[in-house]
Amino acid sequence: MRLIIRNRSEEVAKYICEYITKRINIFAPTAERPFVLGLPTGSSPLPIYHALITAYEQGRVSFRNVVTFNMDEYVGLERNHAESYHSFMYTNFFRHIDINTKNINILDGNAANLAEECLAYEAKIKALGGIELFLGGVGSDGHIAFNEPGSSLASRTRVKSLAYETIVANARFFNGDLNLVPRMALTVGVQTIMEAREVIIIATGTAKSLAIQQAVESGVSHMCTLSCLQLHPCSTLVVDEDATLELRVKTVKVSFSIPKTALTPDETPNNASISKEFQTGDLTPDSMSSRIGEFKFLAARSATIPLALT
Ligand SMILES: N[C@@H]1[C@@H](O)[C@H](O)[C@@H](COP(=O)(O)O)O[C@@H]1O
Repeated sequence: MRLIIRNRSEEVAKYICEYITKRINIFAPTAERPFVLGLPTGSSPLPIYHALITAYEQGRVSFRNVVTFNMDEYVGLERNHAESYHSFMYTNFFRHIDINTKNINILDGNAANLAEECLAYEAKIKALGGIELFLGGVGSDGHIAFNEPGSSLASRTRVKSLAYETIVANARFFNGDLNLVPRMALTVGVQTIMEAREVIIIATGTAKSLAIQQAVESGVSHMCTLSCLQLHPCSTLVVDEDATLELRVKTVKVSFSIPKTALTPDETPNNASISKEFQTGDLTPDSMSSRIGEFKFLAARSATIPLALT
């Protein structure tokens, strides 16, 4: 699990936006070979969506051949309700980009048969060859998607009762009225996320700091489902300084030390592809030195992820 720390939440969003943009462009998706992207809702990813919309408007990325799968949706909330995750995604992202609506997948929390809906979602992900990159957020109790504390680490898309802490946290979207927050949701499972070829998590603000501490410094536990990513071969947490509040100094230092100790692109065995990215990227000397370590790290992680991405 890679931990990337940026000073401010805006920088976190920019970092992730640039990463996703490069990742899609390097993948060069076509209609026959689309880029399959997993997406979250929540307030933390909002600045990422804004930045991706800007990148699209600037012609730096297209979503024409991107297929999306959202992480979760409330059960029983009308699709057109302002707080449904359908509404959230169209209002904050899909309506502003060139994605083909038939490539958008969001669980239907009003399906006649919820269990079948979940099975069909898993089957569709599989039929498309799996998720290339799953972007996610995290709840203050460490939940990923709606995989609440105690969720099976082998879980797949299913109906889930929400934890009281989640209902309290999400009441802010329902005029602070706990009674208006749906009690159940459909959510991809921990295993569904683990099967994505790459997972990137955004966590900003002090409210996420305990969850980040548990996920990074404690063992893998179903009580903090984000911690499952310790077992993922290609996962990255991108956090702001506030979210590091509960981390040990050593953890933060290790995170910053990797770029400093890494080899330069010329010293790495497969420097050709890395150097090409360096020549074409808009990297400042500072960001370049911090990225060198990330290139090396990625090289060690997964052959399916292009080297020069971060
Ligand atoms: N199901 C969503 C999660 O996917 C999200 O990560 C979490 C945090 O949201 P926020 O970013 O608003 O703190 O909220 C909900 O529980």
